[in-house]
Amino acid sequence: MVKEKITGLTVTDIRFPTSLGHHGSDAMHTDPDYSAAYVILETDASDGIKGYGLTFTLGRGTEVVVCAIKALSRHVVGRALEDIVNNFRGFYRELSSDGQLRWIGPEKGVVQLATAAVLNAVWDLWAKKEGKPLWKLLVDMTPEQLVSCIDFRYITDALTEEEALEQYMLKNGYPAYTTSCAWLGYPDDQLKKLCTDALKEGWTRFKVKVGADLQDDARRCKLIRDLIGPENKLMLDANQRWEVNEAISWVKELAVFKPIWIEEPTSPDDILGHAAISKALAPLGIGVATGEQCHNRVMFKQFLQAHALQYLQIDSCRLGSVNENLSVLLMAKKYNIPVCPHAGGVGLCELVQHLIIFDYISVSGSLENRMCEYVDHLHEHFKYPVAIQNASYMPPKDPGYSTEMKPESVSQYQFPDGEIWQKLVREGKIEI
Ligand SMILES: C[C@H](O)[C@@H](O)CC(=O)C(=O)O
Ligand SMILES: [Mg+2]
Repeated sequence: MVKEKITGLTVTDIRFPTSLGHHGSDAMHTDPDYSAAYVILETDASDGIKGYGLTFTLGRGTEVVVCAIKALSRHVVGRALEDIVNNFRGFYRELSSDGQLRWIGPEKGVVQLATAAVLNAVWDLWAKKEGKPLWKLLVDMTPEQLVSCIDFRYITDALTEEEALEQYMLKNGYPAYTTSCAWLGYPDDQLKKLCTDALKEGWTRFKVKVGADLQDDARRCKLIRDLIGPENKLMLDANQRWEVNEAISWVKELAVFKPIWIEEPTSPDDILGHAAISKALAPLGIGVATGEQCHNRVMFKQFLQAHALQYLQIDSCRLGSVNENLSVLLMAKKYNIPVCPHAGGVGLCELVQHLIIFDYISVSGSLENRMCEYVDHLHEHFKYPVAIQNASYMPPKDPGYSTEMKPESVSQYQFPDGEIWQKLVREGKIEI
């Protein structure tokens, strides 16, 4: 029988003007336009099923990721899906080790974001062909099949294939936390209203952006702590704003508000810095969370080995797709560190819910100290948006990786020709 081939890869630069409402703002990214480099894979199969994938960006620079995706497309177009998934480890390595492209990585930055977008589309295509949501495709795999998707290169000193095979068990469900109440650019009134509404909806875990101004942070944290009361959980996110010692002294000042973690206190590459911060804040009951800008599994390995994080934040579009995230979930399990995924961006909630539900069912088997981020933006552009009930992610039921956007959203928000961007230009609200 002739195998079905991937016959085409298209990629689109899609941007949402979120900076106009300060949505997504933090101490370092003050004007983010949540954006995606959006990949569509077509095949020669008669079923018309396509694979959709994306990676997340903040606006400018999406065009650079689009170029990198085009450069990777030669590895995908003309290949049979069956051959790819039957040797997924080999395919991952082929992409991440392209003898020329790896020079502008390797396995980091733009080229890794591009890898994530392409592989996310392959996983979506595979799950759709199997008629399953991605988390179910993963849960139904044998441990041997799962492990065969992972490239263990550079992490065997932390986790071997044999150890990975020992780590499976079965359970279900997933709690979420919200970041949507307290972006840095929101005024106090907006923050109060969003927080009050969120409490009514059943949210019990809240993240606040900090790091630009200590007095401001103290006022905002007090406001939120007063509103949510002593029992609900509070997390802080500094988005890499501080030096190591500055992070320690700043967070000590905010310790009175009883946050459970400080996220990205300093450079995301500074493993020993994170370890020093972890050590200094441990007596206050504050852990360090990081991962949304962690390049790859090798970095995560070192964070774990150095006891530099207490909450590990995988990202569905930063690492090399499901393949690389699987290796990180398994390392986190071995080091007994809870995974609390990052999802602040367009599409990130849609994708990462699959990974964390899989983690719970098949890897960690625990909800202790675990929760998945939720942000309340841009879900309406997705064909299969996340379903939150009672502050929990309800497991998606539709086949695929929930990556597919509505065609009208793709056309309206395409940058720079889409209707929305052209209108903003005409109104003089932005310059292109
Ligand atoms: C620029 C993004 O909105 C970033 O602030 C998201 C983030 O740090 C988070 O969700 O955590
Ligand atoms: Mg963050």
